Amino acid sequence: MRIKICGITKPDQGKAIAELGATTLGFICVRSSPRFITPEDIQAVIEVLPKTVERIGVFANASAEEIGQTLSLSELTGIQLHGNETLEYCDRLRELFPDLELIKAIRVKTPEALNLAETYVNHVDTLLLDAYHPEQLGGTGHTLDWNSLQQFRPACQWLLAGGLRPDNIIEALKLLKPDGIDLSSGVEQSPGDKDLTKVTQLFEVLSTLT
Ligand SMILES: O=C(O)c1ccccc1NCC(=O)[C@H](O)[C@H](O)COP(=O)(O)O
Repeated sequence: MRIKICGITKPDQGKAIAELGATTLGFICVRSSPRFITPEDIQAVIEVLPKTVERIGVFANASAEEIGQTLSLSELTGIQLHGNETLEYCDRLRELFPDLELIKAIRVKTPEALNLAETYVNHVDTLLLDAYHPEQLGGTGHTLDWNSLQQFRPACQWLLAGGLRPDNIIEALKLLKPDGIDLSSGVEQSPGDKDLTKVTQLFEVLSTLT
């Protein structure tokens, strides 16, 4: 299972989280976020990571030029789109950056959002379901209504996000069986500052899964 820890801003924390078992690290490239990190600082984190760790840049309604600029300065392996990006825009990014994983995040406000998510399956590699918040694009700490997701089986891999923590992750996994999980504020001391004790707890509880 993929375990993505998002909102990394510090090389020492990125390295420690990778060593604890994260398969994937996420870097917030959205300027309005308290977890924003520059492309140069992303690269400083990447330089201390094992090459096997996946490295995702998180964007929201960014232009292809802005994404390209970030990619030219940091060795990312994927792009996560967290805004209102269209199917056509996903196709364009695939053409421009064919070697990168493309993840489309859908913020689930109503059950119809799951139908919207399904429309992306042939346009991206991976879907990510996150909580909806009227003022925050991500990192909200709010959980989704897991019961309403039980029939969600898209024809591509999907990651569950939104308010996941060491003390609720097992329940979520047993109920939904996603291909991977994405955590941010649930393993933080403050936005952008990860709590290695909470990350350690996360991997301890995950190791109890059979
Ligand atoms: O985390 C942010 O600050 C953020 C800002 C703008 C767009 C996306 C953002 N985060 C995206 C993520 O992938 C988070 O990991 C996801 O929203 C889950 O966050 P949390 O509920 O805190 O676990």
